[in-house]
Amino acid sequence: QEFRLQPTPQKYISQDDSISIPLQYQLLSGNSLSTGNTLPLLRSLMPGEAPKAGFRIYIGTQDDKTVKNYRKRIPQKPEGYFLKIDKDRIIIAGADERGTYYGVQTLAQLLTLDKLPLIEVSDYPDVPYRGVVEGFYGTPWSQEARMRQLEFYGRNKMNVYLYGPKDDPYHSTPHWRKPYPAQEAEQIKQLVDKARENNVIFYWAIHPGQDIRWNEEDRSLLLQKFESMYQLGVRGFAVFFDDISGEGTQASKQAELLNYIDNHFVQPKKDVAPLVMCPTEYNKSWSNVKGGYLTTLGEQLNKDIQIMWTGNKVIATIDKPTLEFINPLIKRKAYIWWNFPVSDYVRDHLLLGPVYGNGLDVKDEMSAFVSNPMEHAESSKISLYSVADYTWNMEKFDSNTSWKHAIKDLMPLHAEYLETFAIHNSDLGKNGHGFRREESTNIQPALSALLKNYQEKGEIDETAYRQVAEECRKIITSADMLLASGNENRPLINEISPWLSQFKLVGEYGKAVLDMIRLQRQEKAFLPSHAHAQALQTLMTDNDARYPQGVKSGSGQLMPTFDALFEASTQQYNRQFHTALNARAIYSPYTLESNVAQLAMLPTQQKGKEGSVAPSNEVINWQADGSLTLSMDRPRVLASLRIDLGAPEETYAHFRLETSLDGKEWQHADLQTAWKGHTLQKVKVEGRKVLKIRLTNISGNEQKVYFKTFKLTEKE
Ligand SMILES: C=CCNC1=N[C@@H]2[C@@H](O)[C@H](O)[C@@H](CO)O[C@@H]2S1
Repeated sequence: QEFRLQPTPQKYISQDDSISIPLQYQLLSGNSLSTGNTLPLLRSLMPGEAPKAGFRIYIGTQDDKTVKNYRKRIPQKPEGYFLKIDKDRIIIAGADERGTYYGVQTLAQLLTLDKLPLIEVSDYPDVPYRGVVEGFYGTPWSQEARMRQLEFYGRNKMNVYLYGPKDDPYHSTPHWRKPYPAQEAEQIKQLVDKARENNVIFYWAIHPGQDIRWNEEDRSLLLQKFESMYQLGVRGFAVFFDDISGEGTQASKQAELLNYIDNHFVQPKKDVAPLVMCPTEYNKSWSNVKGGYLTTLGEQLNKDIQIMWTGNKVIATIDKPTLEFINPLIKRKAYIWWNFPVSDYVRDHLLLGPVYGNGLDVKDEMSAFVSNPMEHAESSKISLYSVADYTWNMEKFDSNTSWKHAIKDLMPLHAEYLETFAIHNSDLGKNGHGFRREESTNIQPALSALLKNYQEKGEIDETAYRQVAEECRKIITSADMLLASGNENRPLINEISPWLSQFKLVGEYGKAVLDMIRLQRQEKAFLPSHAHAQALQTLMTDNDARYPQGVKSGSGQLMPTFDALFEASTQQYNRQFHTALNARAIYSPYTLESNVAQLAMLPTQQKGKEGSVAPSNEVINWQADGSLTLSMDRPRVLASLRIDLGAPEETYAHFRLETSLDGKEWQHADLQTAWKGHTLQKVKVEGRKVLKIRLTNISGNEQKVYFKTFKLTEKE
């Protein structure tokens, strides 16, 4: 693709002329830039500063005299800037320091061209706060991953990073009250310095809600923790009350605490960014407006405290109705926490597709838009690049163009291969939130034409066949090219290599299945293709089982189509030649049914002799008499069953566990068994033959529990 500025500027005028990049220049810079990282960035980009040079660079914010002739050209918006490249000068004039910095970042992109175009850019961001919340469950990002992220945010004009990894024990329970140990504290300090260098506000979040007590002691412990973070250089603070139950969920107490922090810490410090909070009711599907939680926050919270919101559901795209619902309730513009490309509830999938589905008409309805990404930091950049584009200039955002450039930005020398990989690794598969994404859009019509013609008429649509064969070839090549791509983007390849291996197998499997439908009427020639396809199914299952979180690739369109063609051609062959070849593609023998809304769509997983229901990260509202039933494809003998509801022992007394061989007769299983912390281990089902397992809330009341583990092991 041709060159484009990222994010798309609000206004760009080109004189269709250019100059060679000045090797020497005289720098006239405003006093306001004497501190900060704008001049260091400029000097790193253009090292030829010389006092007598003819070419001049004028840089400053609007009150600096060095740019006073251009004051009127500066957009009067926070973080706005005016950039002009002329034959004998460059002017970079910002509405404020960060705007000037962004002007230099835009210049940086133009300097990658052979010649500097003579242009005028008048630019500013649509959404005030734009960036990333590291707020996912799972392995927190590494220090180097975070350092790279902060540079990426500076380049893409994102201005906030909120540190809130759920599995950091000093962010959440149990150690939120304690200061970081020396080593972790030093790492946070490094991040804060890196953030400042890239003009990113580093927010440190605390997640105290699961065990906070509403008393003077905990309040002062929390403030002391914030003070210790302030000493490390942190100038942005957040309090997250999400995914908790019990005392910590009271709105009036939360508001009282936050106002206290605002009045006694944030405001007096004078150099701290507005306080941000994450509510317990953080999406519409969980909110009970009449219950008053949100309106209490709206009424009682100091006006400058930001309130986060994920939309109509936990995982949702953001449109005008979404904001028209929440903004009046909280009496301010929502601070959007967008749960994409986070994948902590579908850890076997990579989400590398385009950012799409958010309204382009909502730029004035939100105070922020921050993305909650995958635990795979580098892979998340495909989406983050587009989030930066969308939030800076919303009406001009084009999902597909942005996506292609995001890929090119990550691996310019292997962009076509990464694009092939990304387009087939974008859907989430069946999941507890019911959120899906398009996948394999380039080849999807050919896949369905090929399958439809074959299934309905036993015929081969030659055009579709050729397109699918070509795509399989591209898949195999792309996997190899990316795995062998050396150091172009080693951190990215390290993250995705399990999926690249799986992706290559998907391509091989597609080729084998295409052979099968081609050879379906040839009694002998069909056999090796059938055997090869089965071998590839086994290899994919083995590869998936090699990783604790699993590894799925092409699960949205490619694999369902190839499995269906495998089954149809084998059934045809068996009919024609009176054979009994296996006609079932490998599938999970477990299915889940439940009338508990937050459990109903959880996927099941199989790893060898282990079968499980995917865990959920949030608090489950398990209604009275609600039940969950795990069914097998045939009766199987159990060795053990582990259930973890993340709750104290007495909670399990509210549940009944039963097994059945026919779905009619149910045998009770004794839950008062080996007990370890929050988990029921070795429930007495040893040696029991079952077809179904059912867990029911028999307490007569709603139970708020977690759903951390539901895992059976079959006897060998
Ligand atoms: C506005 C507050 C959002 N808080 C959230 N906490 C959770 C996040 O920690 C998860 O990563 C995410 C995806 O599983 O779901 C909710 S979203």
